[in-house]
Amino acid sequence: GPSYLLVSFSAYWSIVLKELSVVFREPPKCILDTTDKSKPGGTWLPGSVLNIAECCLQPASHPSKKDDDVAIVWRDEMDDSALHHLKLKEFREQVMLVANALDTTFTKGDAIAIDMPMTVNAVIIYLAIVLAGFVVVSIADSFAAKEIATRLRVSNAKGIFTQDFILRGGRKFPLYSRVVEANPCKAIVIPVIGNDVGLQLRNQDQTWIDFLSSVNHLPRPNYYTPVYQPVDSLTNILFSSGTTGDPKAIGWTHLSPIRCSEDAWAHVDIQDGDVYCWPTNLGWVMGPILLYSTFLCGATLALFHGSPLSRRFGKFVQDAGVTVLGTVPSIVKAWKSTNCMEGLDWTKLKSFCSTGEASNVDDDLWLSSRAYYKPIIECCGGTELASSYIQGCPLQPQAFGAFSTASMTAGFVILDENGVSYPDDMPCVGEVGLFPLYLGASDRLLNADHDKVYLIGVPMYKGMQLRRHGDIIKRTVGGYFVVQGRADDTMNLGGIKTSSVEIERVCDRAEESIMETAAISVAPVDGGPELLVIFVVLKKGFVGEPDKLKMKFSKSIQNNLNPLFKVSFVKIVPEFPRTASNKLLRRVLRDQMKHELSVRSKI
Ligand SMILES: Nc1ncnc2c1ncn2[C@@H]1O[C@H](COP(=O)(O)OP(=O)(O)OP(=O)(O)O)[C@@H](O)[C@H]1O
Repeated sequence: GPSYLLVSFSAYWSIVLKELSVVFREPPKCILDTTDKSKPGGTWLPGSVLNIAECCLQPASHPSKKDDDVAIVWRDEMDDSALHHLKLKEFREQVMLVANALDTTFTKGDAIAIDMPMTVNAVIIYLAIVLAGFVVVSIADSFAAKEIATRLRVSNAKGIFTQDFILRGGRKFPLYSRVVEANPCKAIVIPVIGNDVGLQLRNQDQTWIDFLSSVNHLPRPNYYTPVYQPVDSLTNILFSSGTTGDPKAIGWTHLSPIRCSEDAWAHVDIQDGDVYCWPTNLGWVMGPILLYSTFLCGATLALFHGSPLSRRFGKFVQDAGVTVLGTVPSIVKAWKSTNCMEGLDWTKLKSFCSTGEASNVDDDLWLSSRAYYKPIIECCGGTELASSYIQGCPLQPQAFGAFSTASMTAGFVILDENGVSYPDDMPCVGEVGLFPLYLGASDRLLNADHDKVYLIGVPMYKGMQLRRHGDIIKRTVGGYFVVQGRADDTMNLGGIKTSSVEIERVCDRAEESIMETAAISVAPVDGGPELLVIFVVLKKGFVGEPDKLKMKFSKSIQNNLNPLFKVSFVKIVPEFPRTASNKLLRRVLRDQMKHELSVRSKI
């Protein structure tokens, strides 16, 4: 029950706080206080005051971080020979310089956006904003002007750091022009190459060089006194990727970095000496997770300033001596299908990670084989949890595409259709109900009612108000977990609830020509049971016939899943609609199909 939880939480988090380089200005009165009943998530580390950015930048004895250690190693995309290193001391001084410059331009508490690739400068700016007591608004660099505008409006950002262009795969894409189209707020523009911004700026905007020179009059521009804040102060506004609906604006505090770094320490075994690489962006939750996990665990951050899809990226992984390489399934699929990593030496890797979407078992086997079958730690959580609720763990045997445990101190039950939890040792499938006491979970949303989204209508369990996350998970016979997608993507086929992911796993393997599949169901126009539709993207050079594929899919599904399931339509498409972070948008396919069926029915 809850009192046992309190004792074990205290024991565990006390250890974690010593293992991570977290230093308090004012120590917490206790680990968790549950007396305020208006806060079902509890009050964590009450009374504590700190600055989590400072914790990233200061030397420490445990984990060992010395001023001379490399904090960041990076490479520019087209420069295959050079590796750049930033030592901890230089890193701290650069962050402090930017913090001083921020003070000359902004007012305390202002929200300041970052919309650019996750480069060394982006990381420096991120930590400077937090160090100086402002709030970062993270925006992924792939968004169109309209998307950028929405995020700036919701967060009420007073300025934005951006680049003139983005270089990716040897090509130049405009970024500043998108930002300008989005919003009149002040933009500070970093040149993608060299020192000069490659275009004319608006009057209110500033070049990076001009911005930095605003500190020239200070006696010690490289030194800055951090702004210490209560642990639950807002540091970062992030947006979920919007697979199920409109993106939610989620607040991160100084607690959130502690959460994700703990998971990196406990589940991915990130330590001092590790070189951690994960192609992502600060606008995705993985960006801040990677940044904080690396520095609070005392590791080195490896950044590739370019596309992760090419061999150049793989060469960087080799040359930088990356020890842990994070991925998302679509990247792995691309590497495998082009075989661009052939012959590279990835032997320094001790493990891989995967997140974002259900990974493909065959692709995982291929990935693991790149480094003599090193494990792949699967991670699944959410922006609002600041980390994962379910993960792999190097202390347990790992299975591809599966999770071996709930994250440390996270708890959940699997609910049946009536909201009743299955027994903990029973193989089952259902929607996850999270235990509400979870250090680092959100308790506010800027653009929606937090309780409505995450709490209201979720069942109770042993006196606890469970928290919603929306994933369907399966507990297997051996006690592993498989995430089967979002509850919104489940379908009812002939009275049997099935997840899209489950059907896609079978269809993906039905024929050599198949790159990937997406399964959705639609209600027929004139009523009756839902119809199963499979969308297919074929591998390059293959042609497919929908009718033949339909038979193959049906056969495969009947053999592997359920003899009663039948595929009604197969549609071959050039590519799938995805969120900006590459998550499959089944709801868009569903709408397309609904529309198509209703048009047909009118003919
Ligand atoms: N390793 C994984 N395996 C399967 N699914 C994953 C994995 N990692 C993440 N996911 C999916 O991504 C979700 C978290 O993503 P994120 O926080 O961006 O929210 P979202 O669901 O994409 O957006 P929204 O809440 O706006 O719909 C998880 O709930 C899960 O469905």
